[in-house]
Amino acid sequence: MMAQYLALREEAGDCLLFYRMGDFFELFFEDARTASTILDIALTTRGEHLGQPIPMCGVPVHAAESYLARLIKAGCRVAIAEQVETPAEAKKRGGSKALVARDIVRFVTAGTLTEEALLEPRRANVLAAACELRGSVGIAACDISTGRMALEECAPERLAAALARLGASELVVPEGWEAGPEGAIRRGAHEFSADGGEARLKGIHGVATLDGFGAFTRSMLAAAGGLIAYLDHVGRGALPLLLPPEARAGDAVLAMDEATRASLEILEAAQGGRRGSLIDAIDRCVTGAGARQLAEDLSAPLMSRAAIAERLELVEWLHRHALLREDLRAALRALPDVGRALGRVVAGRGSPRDLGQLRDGLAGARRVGDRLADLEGVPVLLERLLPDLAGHGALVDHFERALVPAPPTERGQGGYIASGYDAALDELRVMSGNARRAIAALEAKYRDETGVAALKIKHNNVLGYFIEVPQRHADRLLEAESGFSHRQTMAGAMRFNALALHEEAARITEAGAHALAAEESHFEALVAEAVASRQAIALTAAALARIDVAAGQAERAAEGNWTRPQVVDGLSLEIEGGRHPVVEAALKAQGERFVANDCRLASHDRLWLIGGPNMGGKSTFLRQNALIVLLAQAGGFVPARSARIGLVDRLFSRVGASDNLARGRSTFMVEMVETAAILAQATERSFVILDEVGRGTSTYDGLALAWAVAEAVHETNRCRCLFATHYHELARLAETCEALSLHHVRAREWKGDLVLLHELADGPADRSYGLAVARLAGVPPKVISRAKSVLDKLEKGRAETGGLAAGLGDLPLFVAAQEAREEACDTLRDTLRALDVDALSPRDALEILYDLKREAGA
Ligand SMILES: Nc1ncnc2c1ncn2[C@@H]1O[C@H](COP(=O)(O)OP(=O)(O)OP(=O)(O)O)[C@@H](O)[C@H]1O
Repeated sequence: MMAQYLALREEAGDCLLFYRMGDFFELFFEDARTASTILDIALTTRGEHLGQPIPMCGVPVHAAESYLARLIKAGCRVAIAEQVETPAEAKKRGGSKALVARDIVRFVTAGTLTEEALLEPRRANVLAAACELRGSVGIAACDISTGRMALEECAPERLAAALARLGASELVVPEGWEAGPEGAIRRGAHEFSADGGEARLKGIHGVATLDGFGAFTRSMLAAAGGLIAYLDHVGRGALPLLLPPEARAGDAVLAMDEATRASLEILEAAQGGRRGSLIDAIDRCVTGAGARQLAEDLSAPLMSRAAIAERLELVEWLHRHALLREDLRAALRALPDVGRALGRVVAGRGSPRDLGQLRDGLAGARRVGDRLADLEGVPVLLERLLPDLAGHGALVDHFERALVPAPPTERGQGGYIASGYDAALDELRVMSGNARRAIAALEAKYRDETGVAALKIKHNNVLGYFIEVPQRHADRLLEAESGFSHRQTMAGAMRFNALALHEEAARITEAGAHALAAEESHFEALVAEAVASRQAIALTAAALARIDVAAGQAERAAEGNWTRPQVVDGLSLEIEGGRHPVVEAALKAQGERFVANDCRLASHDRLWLIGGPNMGGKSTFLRQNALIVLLAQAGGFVPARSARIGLVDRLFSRVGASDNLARGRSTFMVEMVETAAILAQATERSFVILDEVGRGTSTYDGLALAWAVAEAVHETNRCRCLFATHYHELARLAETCEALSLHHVRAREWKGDLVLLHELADGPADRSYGLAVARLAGVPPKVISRAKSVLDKLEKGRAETGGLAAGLGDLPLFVAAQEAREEACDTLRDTLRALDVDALSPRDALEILYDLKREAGA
């Protein structure tokens, strides 16, 4: 056994090996140590290897899924080694001592799950592969629980942002690719071949060319090759559901890097988990598939005004028709997760219940479609989705006839094929039913014959059917001519067999085995039928999800009095009465009111410098505007009185100083890395929010950096930007930067207490309220009064010297300064170029030298 185990262990590579022994999966050696710690189960030993006891732990097969879920969550991958023959087959093959053959039947990894118990219903599970080919990176991503697959290409420096958008739970890259992200799974580079990828995709979808699906580049196809090879490996050759790939253009979506996503808390809050995130505040989907689609929409807001308008039109229509929306949501809520059931069925891990879910889901989709089809003025997007909801009539009818209303998850016991579907199966069931009744009759007969009223006929898996009597009555059955034969003695009871019972039991077993085989073959036929329609079923699932998202968005909008945004060309951003959906919900829960604020950015006023006290609402204001842009371009309503948004190509957020100690960078370093990314990438069409840049270092350094960054954003990037700062000195930028304006969040001191109004007003902040905020926070009065005297001294010093920013007024704008220098260089160059040195007398030459020196101001 050790030899077999070690061979499989070798094959499992860096996965934990689940080694099937009877009713348990056992783990040995290091695997056992790792698993027992993660799962908190007992570590024992079994036998010896090289003179040492072998550490072992095990999990029961029937409960393996929950243990697997915990291991996967902890970042492990697991290889499942099953017995691939029965003990009887092993005996026949190699004699009584032969070991049952085992093989790894699949690998369970975070990105390749299909089991309902292991997946989160409201979250997609993405597996991605990436590789670089002649300077461009191809990315293939799929969710095998629903079969969706997309291919895209990007420049190497945009890989991190693309991966952040995809949020893959597993990433596969070629060995030896240095730019490949840390933590990715490395596979042989030969698997990432464009020709190989193309051939596999053609083979899977049975087409001679991929043109019908979209235009794919060589790097996209290479990544697809790597992805499919990995799926082959983990499924041991059995490929999961893969739908035709979509080609995704890199610039089709609003770009956001990882830091921006994290700071806007789109799908996950800063402290981890969904609670407190944007999606948590807006998700009103009634199906898991809808919630997954919404997450995808929010991760990849659109760049096409037409596509955004289509989504918005549908949301508005459902917003307007409240009763219809209610109806629709009630119908959708009752539907099973068709996409995921299909994923399991195609992966060969489907159960009768999954087939039942397909039947119910598709029938429900048809009803939803029928309900919508008769309506007038249906939005274009919905009109396009309607055909996808219908069209499964034959399959639904067939499944309705074939399956019982609520089929079980296990098929080992049968009982899922409906009666009336197969006459032969019905007959087998009648036979076994008759035999069961005959056994019940036998019990009464035996009681009569023996006079033992406590006699019972029972059944267990070891003995099958048997007769049981209490010990004290056993004598009668033990008599030589009684017709009963003894089988087992228990404490207080004895068990017997009898010929008639044996015959009836055999009839049940035989009929049962035939019935099971018949059900099994029907099951396979039904699976094949579903697999053959997989693309159409997946389209139906996607259509239901899209309708659920729109209805959910409409519901949220109605709940919160949200408005339809206008997404336009141009570089303005006009939001009236904007609110932050998460902060507003949190305040509402405490019975407090959120103060709505306006934001009006335009080409001539594109950088707002926002000051005001701590806790005054600056960060909230910055984020709410970024979120409104994101929601609008994702095709949803926004929390504002009105919103007119010039399409944004990239969104950047640098909010708060979030430590990233895990990556070994200090807060300030993180801040600067992210700021550098913004300065390098923001375009005129981008929207940037910067919160207290420079806060993480000394006052002088911080102010200097904040100053220079604001100038660069204004002069070079020329993007729309909200810039929150504590440095009053920055207000002087308004003198030199014509498209920069000053704003502040209002506060008032009343009877010595600070009142934060959370209201945005024009003009610079009049003063800081640091001490008042500190008092509000409960800093002891003694410390506050000491701080006050220090402050008085500092302010006196400032009045005398002109303060921190004294002299900055004379500082030319950095771009202007550079241009001036370049201009001077040019005159110098021109003069020199015009000189005919050979024709100059020494005296002229000297004169010219004097002139040049004078011009250079030296
Ligand atoms: N518009 C608003 N209406 C009502 N309450 C608000 C509003 N904006 C912010 N708040 C409340 O004020 C708190 C602080 O807001 P925020 O963090 O945005 O302030 P800040 O000015 O950025 O503070 P700091 O400078 O300390 O980072 C929020 O948690 C929220 O409870």
